[in-house]
Amino acid sequence: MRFDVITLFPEQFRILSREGVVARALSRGIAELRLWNPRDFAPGPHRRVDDRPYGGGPGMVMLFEPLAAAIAAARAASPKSQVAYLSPQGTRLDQDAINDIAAKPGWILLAGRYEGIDERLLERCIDQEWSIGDYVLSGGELPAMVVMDAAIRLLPGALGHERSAYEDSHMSGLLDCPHFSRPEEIDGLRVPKVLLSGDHGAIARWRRQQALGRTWLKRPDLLAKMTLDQATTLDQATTLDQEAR
Ligand SMILES: Nc1nonc1C(=O)N[C@@H]1CC[C@H](O)C1
Repeated sequence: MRFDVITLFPEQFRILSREGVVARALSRGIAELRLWNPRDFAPGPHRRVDDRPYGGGPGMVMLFEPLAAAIAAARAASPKSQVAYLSPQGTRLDQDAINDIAAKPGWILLAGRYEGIDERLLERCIDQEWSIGDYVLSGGELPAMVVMDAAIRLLPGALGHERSAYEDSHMSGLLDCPHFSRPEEIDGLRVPKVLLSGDHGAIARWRRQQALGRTWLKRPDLLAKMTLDQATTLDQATTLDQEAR
């Protein structure tokens, strides 16, 4: 899977190639990342990438021409990729959206800065607009990294244990079950006995019950979204999981 990111601050993306799941996926060729700086496509000696907004008002707007040229160059390099702009006005991303994103061959991500981009880019150059949440950040770079992290970890071979991604919160439509590790007791708090029993069927049932219970308590809206057949699929997955162990 390939990501082309258009950003005025390519250095920020170094963090992705340093450590962790994404860095490992990039080093193994499971994912690719190429950065495009609009300043390299800005004309004239000053290579302007922003200017004051027509109609007045605070802040600056990213100019059409350098961004359109950078997008065209990225499209030429990644013809199978669509262009997505990260913005608070975009479609709120959830796990279902990330699953769909991860299923595509690649994406060209446009990271905005300042007050945003010239609106005509949305009409002429951008295919999708995504938001990571209803709050305003100083740039689209962190949202782009959030999308890359959430998508790349789903790619085959990216995580150590293939099923880890499946069992994460939201993957099954539910929040994740609680997790415990050594020691068995901390300050009087003991690990639930079922997890020490070695009975994989009982453990799988306990984990499903815990996931359902904490989803009910913390995010009942997710249960409302869940259809009966999804619940059945979850049940089947747990049974398969139980048989496989
Ligand atoms: N929330 C978000 N989800 O995606 N992107 C954002 C976001 O706040 N973007 C900033 C707004 C102005 C600046 O240009 C970049």
